[in-house]
Amino acid sequence: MSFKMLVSICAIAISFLVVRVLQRRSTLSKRLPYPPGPKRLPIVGNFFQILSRYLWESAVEWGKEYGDLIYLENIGQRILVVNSYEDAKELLVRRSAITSSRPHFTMTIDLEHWDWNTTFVPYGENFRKHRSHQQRFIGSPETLDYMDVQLTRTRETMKAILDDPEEYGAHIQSLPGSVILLNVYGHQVEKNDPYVDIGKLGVYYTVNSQSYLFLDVLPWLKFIPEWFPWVDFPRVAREARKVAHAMRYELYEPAKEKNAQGTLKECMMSMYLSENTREDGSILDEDSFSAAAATLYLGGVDTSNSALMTFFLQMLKNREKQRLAQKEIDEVVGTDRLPTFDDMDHLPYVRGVCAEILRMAVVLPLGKYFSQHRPLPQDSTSTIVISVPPHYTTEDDEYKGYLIPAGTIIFANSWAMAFNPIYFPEPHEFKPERWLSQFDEKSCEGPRPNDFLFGFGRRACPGQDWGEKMLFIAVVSTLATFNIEPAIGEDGNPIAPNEDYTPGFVRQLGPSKCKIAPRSPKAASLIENSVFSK
Ligand code: HEM
Repeated sequence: MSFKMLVSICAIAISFLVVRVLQRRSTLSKRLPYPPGPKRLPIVGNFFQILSRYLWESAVEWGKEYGDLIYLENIGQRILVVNSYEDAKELLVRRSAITSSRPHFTMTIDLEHWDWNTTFVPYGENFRKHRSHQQRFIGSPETLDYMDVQLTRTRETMKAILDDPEEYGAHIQSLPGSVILLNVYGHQVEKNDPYVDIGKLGVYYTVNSQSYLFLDVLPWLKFIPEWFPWVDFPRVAREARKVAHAMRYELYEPAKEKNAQGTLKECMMSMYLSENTREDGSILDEDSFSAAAATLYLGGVDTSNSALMTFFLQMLKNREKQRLAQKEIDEVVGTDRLPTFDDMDHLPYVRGVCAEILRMAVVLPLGKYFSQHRPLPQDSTSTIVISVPPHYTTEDDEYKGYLIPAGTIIFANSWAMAFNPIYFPEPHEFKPERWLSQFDEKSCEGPRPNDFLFGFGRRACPGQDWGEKMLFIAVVSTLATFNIEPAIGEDGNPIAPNEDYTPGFVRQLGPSKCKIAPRSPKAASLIENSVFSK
């Protein structure tokens, strides 16, 4: 048994008594029951069930017995999993004043110093500042025209795929990150770019930090020094601190310098710094602004990648739908030019493809809470995962006759929502056509994927508009110019696509082996020309 495990068990035992006393007081004061849920073991509660590889699917199974609100305990930590869209909306949107905080993670915050990352900032004044910066520059293209960079980089990516189709996965996976770096810091990504590696390490360490939840049970363990035998967390924390510092400042400081010299390309930094640098050189709200900006880089890359990889998977599995989308593009855009954002409103089927990709990708099924250790990202193409912590309640509340005490973690199970047959008949079928009538707000009866896949209420994803536009332009540009076909194996049969989403709390997908070829010589030359004349 590792020391870490031993410490966890001691921590569990000691803290259990304290936690129970606190819980009892809270419960008795309200005299209401907790929502129903699977049987809890003494002390550890539902710890072993929560370790389940596909917790979002287990939660759907539990829902059949207990209903849409499922109460769990993880070593004294109260957890509410919400399977229905209506309950999530009521709890996380209408009651968002008391359900919008985040839990405090000892490893993440106290030891690794990710406290500047918006995703971990508790609800309050600092959080609101972060969100208003993010909303202004990334929430819509009104302030910063990010669509222009998305279009240019997408076309460069199409050219890279044309030259090197075997590596399409690597080219596509570097697309969102390179756009974000340009949008936020005006930084043009180069081959073997150190900033890309910093981003990957940043995501790795924030996810990994949540493997050390035993420190939340006995927070005084954080004082254990590095030389102490058997424990790895003080050393891991030291490495992570370096990365957290690098993420926060190594992109920001050079951008600031370039801005002072007048050489920074137009981006979120250049606009903000120009508006807020005072005569004495000090910068208004610099801390919250630079932190909010660094979080965008952490938050946007892997979520978008997972959606883009799901697109390739679904096109391989549904080639007749691929042809229908291409037919629509040919009719609307023609074959003499490449698509642009102006075509978006005229391409309902392609938009249906995008909506269906988001629904079936379910990038963050429960938000993120408890992760496994993953190997360090070694190369620029390896898959990395993103972590978004769950909502956290700040006051006791009563809902549907149940007590939801302050300090409860709430997971909105977007997996359960995305595959609910009441909203989406034949939910496991890829059906872009199910959205055709639903883009009209008034005729839409049930929720649409973007009503719940980007989270809820005051914590809902600030990158939704950016992410949806990125997905659209990448999807429409690929479909307009390439055919995506299964690769043929040595036995002469088509190779089955990779459907192996990573387990844990985040669904990530690597590329499939496939054949990507230009639809025609004309399509190839449109791509060639587009990188010179946008
Ligand atoms: C397919 C694309 C994406 C999906 C499905 C997605 C989904 C989500 C979800 C479910 C959350 C949690 C919301 C909650 O707690 O209620 C979230 C948070 C967040 N997302 Fe996204 N996201 C995507 C793209 C992006 C992009 C492109 C960016 C930045 C450019 C971004 C930045 C963030 C940030 C900063 C947060 C934390 C918000 C907070 O804690 O207040 N996301 N996202």
